[in-house]
Amino acid sequence: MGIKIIGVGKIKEKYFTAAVGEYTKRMQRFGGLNIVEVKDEPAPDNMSETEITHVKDKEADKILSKIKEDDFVVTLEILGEEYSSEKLAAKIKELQTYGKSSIVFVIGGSNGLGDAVLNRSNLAVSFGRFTLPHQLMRVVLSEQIYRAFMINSGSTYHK
Ligand SMILES: C[S@@+](CC[C@H](N)C(=O)[O-])C[C@H]1O[C@@H](n2cnc3c(N)ncnc32)[C@H](O)[C@@H]1O
Repeated sequence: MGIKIIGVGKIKEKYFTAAVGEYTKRMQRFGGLNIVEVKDEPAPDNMSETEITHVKDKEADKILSKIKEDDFVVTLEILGEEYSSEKLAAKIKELQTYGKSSIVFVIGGSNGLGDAVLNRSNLAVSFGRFTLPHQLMRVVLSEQIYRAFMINSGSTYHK
């Protein structure tokens, strides 16, 4: 099964890049974790609501161009459904059992996800009501994906 994370913008801090790289490496034994970055739109402070919507719409177009019709799309949303590590592992197992060939996780940019992506979503997952920076979200998500595969393999990694 292919697992992909689509993120908006480049990770700037080396320590975040290193952390994502570590989990990407660990995921190789499970078929890999593909990280896809789409370019973020310039988003100066003090934008109007209309301008913010425009930025999110343009980023949404780029995100959607990386998603295939039969991908199962998991959007990361603060107000989404709260999950646990075990529940994510069970969801991935269920999707594998039903023959889904690819899961795509999508993390929004600094202003969040545009409507077109939210409408394409098959599942909205929340990591709690705290707002995490999108770069840190990528680290946390890649670890949780690795943890889910370790749970499903019966490893003692998850305690
Ligand atoms: C800085 S946040 C965007 C904040 C924006 N105001 C919003 O409501 O989406 C960037 C992205 O990180 C992800 N994110 C941040 N915190 C999250 C959380 N607690 N649960 C799920 N996703 C989160 C979401 O994909 C979000 O679009």
